[in-house]
Amino acid sequence: MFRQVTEDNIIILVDRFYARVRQDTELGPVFDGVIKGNWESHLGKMYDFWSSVMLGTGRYKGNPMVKHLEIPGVSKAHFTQWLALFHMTAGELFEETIASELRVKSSRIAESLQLGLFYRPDQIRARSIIPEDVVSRG
Ligand code: HEM
Repeated sequence: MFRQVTEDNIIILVDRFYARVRQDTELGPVFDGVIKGNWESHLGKMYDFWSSVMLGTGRYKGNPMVKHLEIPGVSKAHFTQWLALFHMTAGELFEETIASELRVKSSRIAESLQLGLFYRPDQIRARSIIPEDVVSRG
């Protein structure tokens, strides 16, 4: 059980998490479809990403929103499953304070990615979450 976040521990977390993703019947094919043979390069980016998020190293340079917009067939259910596996892996490896920080941060990032990917103002109106008299239907 790790009591601190280090570059080495991030590598162990990312490796264990993506081993699960690759075996997952829903997530695996989506990732393999995009990443094909380039898992090493993907894992390298993810070490940088989590190093930036957890240690503030700023080593990750990229645009996750754009990358995820380009993934064919990615759904909300994929994000739910992604988070379940990530939270489980974080809980196995890190003491509770750090595991909880990882859960909170990954959930926030997932939320903002999903807003960018799936937010449809017309569907919200159709489901009447916003009262009719507040929104003029065009
Ligand atoms: C909180 C949830 C997630 C986080 C934090 C996350 C983070 C990232 C990051 C940082 C990258 C690297 C982007 C780059 O190349 O600069 C990436 C790539 C990728 N992610 Fe995610 N991701 C999440 C959820 C998902 C889900 C649910 C899927 C699909 C089921 C997914 C599939 C992919 C794929 C296929 C790539 C490679 C994109 C490419 O190389 O073109 N991700 N992700």
